[in-house]
Amino acid sequence: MAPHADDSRGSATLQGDEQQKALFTVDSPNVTYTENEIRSKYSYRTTAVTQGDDGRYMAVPKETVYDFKVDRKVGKVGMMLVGWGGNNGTTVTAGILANRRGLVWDTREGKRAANYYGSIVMASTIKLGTDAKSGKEINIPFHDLLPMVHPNDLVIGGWDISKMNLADAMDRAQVLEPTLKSLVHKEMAQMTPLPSIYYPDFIAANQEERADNTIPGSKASMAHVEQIRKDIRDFKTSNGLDKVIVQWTANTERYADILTGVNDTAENLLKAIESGHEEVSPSTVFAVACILENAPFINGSPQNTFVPGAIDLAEKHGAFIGGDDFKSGQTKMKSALVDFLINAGIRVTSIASYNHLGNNDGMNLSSQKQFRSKEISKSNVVDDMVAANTVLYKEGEHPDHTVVIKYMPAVGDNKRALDEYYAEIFMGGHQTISLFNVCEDSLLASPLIIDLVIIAEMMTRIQWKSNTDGEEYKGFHSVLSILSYMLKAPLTPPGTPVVNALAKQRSALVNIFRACVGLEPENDMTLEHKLF
Ligand SMILES: NC(=O)c1ccc[n+]([C@@H]2O[C@H](COP(=O)([O-])OP(=O)(O)OC[C@H]3O[C@@H](n4cnc5c(N)ncnc54)[C@H](O)[C@@H]3O)[C@@H](O)[C@H]2O)c1
Ligand SMILES: O=P([O-])([O-])O[C@@H]1[C@@H](O)[C@H](O)[C@@H](O)[C@H](O)[C@@H]1O
Repeated sequence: MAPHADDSRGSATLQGDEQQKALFTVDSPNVTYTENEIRSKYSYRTTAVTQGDDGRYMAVPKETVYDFKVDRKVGKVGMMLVGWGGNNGTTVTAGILANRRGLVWDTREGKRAANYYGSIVMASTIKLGTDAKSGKEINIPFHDLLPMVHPNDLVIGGWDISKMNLADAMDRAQVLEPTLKSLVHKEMAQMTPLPSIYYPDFIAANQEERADNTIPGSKASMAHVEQIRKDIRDFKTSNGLDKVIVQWTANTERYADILTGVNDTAENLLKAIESGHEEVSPSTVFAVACILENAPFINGSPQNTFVPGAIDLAEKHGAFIGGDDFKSGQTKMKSALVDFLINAGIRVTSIASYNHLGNNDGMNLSSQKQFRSKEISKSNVVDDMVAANTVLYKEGEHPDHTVVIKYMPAVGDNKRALDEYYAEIFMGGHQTISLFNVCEDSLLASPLIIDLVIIAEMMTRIQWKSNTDGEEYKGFHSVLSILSYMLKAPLTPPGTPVVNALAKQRSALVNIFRACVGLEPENDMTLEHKLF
């Protein structure tokens, strides 16, 4: 068996081209099913608004008809992680192995069984509709909305600058219970990360002692790009995969300077890699390699991996990219709470976000340049909610917002997040909300890694055309903003708005998938219970 991959897959779920029996069928003249495809005709209804000289608005309902086509054949899917030997990489790998085998293990609180809690795809439901007779809500697992890959079937591999095998790396991570670790130890000991690209200047100097598994050779060539491309091809071939999804869950890098003539266009970026320019980061090299190999690449860290030249290259190749920075705990709470407060007409005036953690991520972030990348992604998460409420905030006004992260080894992966939200309420009053949120960081991030792989893979099997856009089916835009629910700093197609509000992000994801089977967006109006 390939030393760096796990290629045992669950027997519990269907494989490859076998048609999974769908939980539901849509009976509509706008939806047709064949053995290989679902085709739907969808009327996308929006409101076009214009503003007159008198400042008043004119709202005009608008309709665009889209044709969606979904490939029902899931195929055999690989997940390759950059930073596979880290806390997240080892935890998500152990979690999938445990679920695949249906493991149960002892803990101080009694027996625990493998689950996918924290995964929106595997552990949340969506409203399909209401029972035709009783009117009762019918909710189904999100995973059953479209033919998606099951995480139990993912073939896992990846790279790390540390050569430690996954079992020893899992011990190093200190995330999982010893009883669980003992049940997956043998399998994980067979998994060894591929050597990776290491440019010391991009991560904290305190990471140097881990770097004993690096690709040799000069930065000044395409050799590193070609090595990663070869790694992806070899992984695909040796495991008989139909496609590979790659995710960056390696350390947070410093930001790269955006330089005209260096990383502003695809052509210049490729030249900059060829010349070994100092502002080209390992994560951008991985992104370029994945784009050229047509393997979707997702950045789970906050650095600006996707410099303009990388986005340009992805668009030119029709390759999928997504990012940035898993939204796992403190920020996820913030993007829900601030959305609620502002939409309740409560004027948030300050947000103080402090946390300390003691894992290797925290150690890397103890270096100012790497912290700055994280500070940026954690600070911009309320911008859209504030800008949308001109009653509470004048143009350019926003709450004070501070982000503090401290490295405290003693708490390990169990990050302590302390937040204070201060707001103005009715008639000069104030509301102070203080939160203490212990986030077991890798156990919160691992389900997001799974969701990002499943949804990115699903997007490779969805095509669209519109009645105004010509007759050829094509894929979604290269920048997968549909992934934003799992990410702190959502990457969007150039010039399009960033949505951070958690409820809006989930609604967009669910309703786009509903449209692919010809279902209207879920709007919670329940008129059937109000108009009778
Ligand atoms: N809740 C969370 O855990 C969470 C949330 C949001 C973002 N993140 C981000 O996810 C990333 C991983 O988090 P973690 O807790 O697993 O960190 P970690 O330090 O435990 O793991 C990172 C791994 O990346 C490896 N690495 C570093 N540079 C590499 C390179 N160039 N190529 C390949 N491997 C490389 C390291 O050796 C290490 O094993 C971090 O950037 C973190 O900021 C984590
Ligand atoms: O997702 P979230 O909990 O807001 O953010 C987390 C930070 O609070 C933590 O300090 C950092 O180490 C993690 O990588 C993650 O980014």
